[in-house]
Amino acid sequence: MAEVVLRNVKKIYQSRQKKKKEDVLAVKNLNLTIQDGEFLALLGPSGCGKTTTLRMIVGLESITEGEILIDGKVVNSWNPAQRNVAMAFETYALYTHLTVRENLGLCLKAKNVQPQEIEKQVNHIAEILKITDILNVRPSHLSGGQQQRVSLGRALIRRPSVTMLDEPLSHLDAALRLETRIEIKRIHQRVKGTFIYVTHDQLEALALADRVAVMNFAELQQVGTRKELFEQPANVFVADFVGEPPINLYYQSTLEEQDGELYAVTPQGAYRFQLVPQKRRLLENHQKEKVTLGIRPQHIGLEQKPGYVPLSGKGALFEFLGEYGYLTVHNQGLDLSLLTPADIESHSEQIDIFYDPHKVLLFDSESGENLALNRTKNI
Ligand SMILES: Nc1ncnc2c1ncn2[C@@H]1O[C@H](COP(=O)(O)OP(=O)(O)OP(=O)(O)O)[C@@H](O)[C@H]1O
Repeated sequence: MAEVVLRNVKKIYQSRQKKKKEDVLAVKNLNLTIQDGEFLALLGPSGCGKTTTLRMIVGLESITEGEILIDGKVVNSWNPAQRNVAMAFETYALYTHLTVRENLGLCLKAKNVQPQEIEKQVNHIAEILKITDILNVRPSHLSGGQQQRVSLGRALIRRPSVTMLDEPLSHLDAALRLETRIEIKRIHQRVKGTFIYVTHDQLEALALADRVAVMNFAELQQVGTRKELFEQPANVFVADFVGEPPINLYYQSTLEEQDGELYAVTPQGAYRFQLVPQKRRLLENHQKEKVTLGIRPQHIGLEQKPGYVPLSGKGALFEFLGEYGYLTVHNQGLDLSLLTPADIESHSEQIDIFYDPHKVLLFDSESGENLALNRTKNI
């Protein structure tokens, strides 16, 4: 097991053709601590710097500025073998001239592990990943999903202090994806090592990880548990990127006071959300400015739960999403979506809905920062 610390880590890819292309800032001043034994997911859209971060930790990519520490030691100048970090790639990186069995056993062989022990460990990992039947096959004869599981097995069999997984499920079909995801979680619980898992799939990140680090445009946006990201997103990007179905967001909203109560009002007054008294400070600071208002579909419903406040909308559109329903109402041309039980009757005209005023989120209209959080970006 090992703690991994990134201190002000920066990566610039220098353009080789200086006249034609510009340098690429792939990772900007990244400060992040992955605790010993933690399962951390690096989540973000394509090109935000996730893989580059992983490759710098493994030692496959140089660091432009900053320091990476593994178990308290600065490893910037260490080669990958010295770091005891294993990585499973999205693009397999298997030896094509070796069978699956040989690919899996290779690193144990290099460590002079006895052949019987290699056989035992290979069989064990193959059983976990359901690849026992292809142990004697070469990678070129395997499907993408099978190659991906072999790549995963090869990283896990080393029992490294840190295991890095770069989109390890991307080529698996839905059923196998779920099954392998559960296996990865089980393996982590069994080996209790530090796992860093790169994905652009928020459901995968939230399902697997103890904490999720959200990146965008080379920058860390927030690190937190699923509850923190869901209920206290650091900014509009995190609020919008994390959460399914997506959050209702209203740019150009205003804050108002009426009869002693505070309200956040969407454009054209389509929806007036009452705010809890604790938000009074925000009203004082932002009364004359526009804000971005957010509320998750999970915090609005058809039932008046204790503390919920009524609101009405018209002309609802109902979608059946399996376990629950997804209802969209509109008012003054603005949609508002909420979760409902799966078996409600479809509504067409005026409808009463209820929301939790504690869960109304307000963001600065320019910086996008959550106005209720007094936090630092880098944790
Ligand atoms: N070897 C390289 N040379 C130049 N630019 C690169 C190189 N590798 C990555 N980049 C650029 O650095 C940025 C970050 O890329 P990176 O692969 O780390 O992102 P990512 O979040 O992992 O994306 P994806 O999910 O698509 O893999 C991108 O703009 C990418 O084009």
